[in-house]
Amino acid sequence: ISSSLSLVRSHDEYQKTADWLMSQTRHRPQVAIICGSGLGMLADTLKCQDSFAYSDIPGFPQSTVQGHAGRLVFGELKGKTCVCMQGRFHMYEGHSLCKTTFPVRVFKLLGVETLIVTNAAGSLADSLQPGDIMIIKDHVNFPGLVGLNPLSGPNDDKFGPRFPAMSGCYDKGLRCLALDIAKQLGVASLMQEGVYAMVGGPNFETIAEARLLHRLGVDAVGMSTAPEVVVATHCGLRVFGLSLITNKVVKSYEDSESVNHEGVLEVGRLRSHTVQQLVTELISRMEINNNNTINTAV
Ligand SMILES: O=P(O)(O)O[C@H]1O[C@H](CO)[C@@H](O)[C@H]1O
Ligand SMILES: Nc1nc2[nH]cnc2c(=O)[nH]1
Repeated sequence: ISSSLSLVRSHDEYQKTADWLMSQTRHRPQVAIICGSGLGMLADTLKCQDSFAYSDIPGFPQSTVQGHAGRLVFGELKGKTCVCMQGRFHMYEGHSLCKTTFPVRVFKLLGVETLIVTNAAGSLADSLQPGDIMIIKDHVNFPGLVGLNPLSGPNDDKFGPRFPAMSGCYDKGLRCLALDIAKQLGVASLMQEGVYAMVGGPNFETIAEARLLHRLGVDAVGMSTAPEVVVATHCGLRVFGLSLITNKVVKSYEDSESVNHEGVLEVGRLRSHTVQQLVTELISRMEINNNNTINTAV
């Protein structure tokens, strides 16, 4: 914990990255999307793209996980300006939590007001099958509960309060809208709301851990998302999250199946079209307060 505190970033560092991006693209995004494992294709839907390798963006961490390309893509989607992370950062890669969530505060400084987070997750709920899509209603941030929180360290009041509420962190209006869109697209049978839990990873769960999570009321488990959502909520972003269920978490000693990352990516590919349709429609129909679409001065 003490080593992660020493890695806290200053407001200037976030600002420098935001200023650099604004000097390189005319897009002024209203919506940011973080793509989960195998879900990077969401960026392909953006029109008039400007894209940047993470390695070229000052201050940005690097992606090291297969299925996370490491590109930031700006573009237009259904009349809204978006920025899309093709690849996120995970704690298990060795990044501090400040690093894993660095882009979220940069997005805030770019003028983003809504964050869409997606992830690949294993299901604990009997009602969630591989290929289903869970709208995240709430989360359990296991690393956060024991003090591994991206907000640890001196609070930056310019971003948000010392003690932010998290009770309504997944926006109810957007959740209802997504369920409505699922009905219209004819995929309502694949979708339900549920609770996501973040564990540190990188190993998948033991059977005892899976049973514990199940008893605690967790519907799906993964190794990401919660820190990003905590930082986004702290700085006042509206959040929508979805988990693509890529596997059942093994809960029985009789079960000979085991999960692997290639299988996770494969389900991402199989469901890519549906996830893309859902997110596109959600962005199309969501209300945006600001209308900073393009900066003609650059
Ligand atoms: O959460 P995302 O980035 O979608 O990735 C999920 O998939 C990977 C395991 O296959 C882990 O990184 C887990 O968190
Ligand atoms: N922890 C965890 N992360 C995942 N990401 C995708 N599937 C899983 C899983 O079963 N467990």
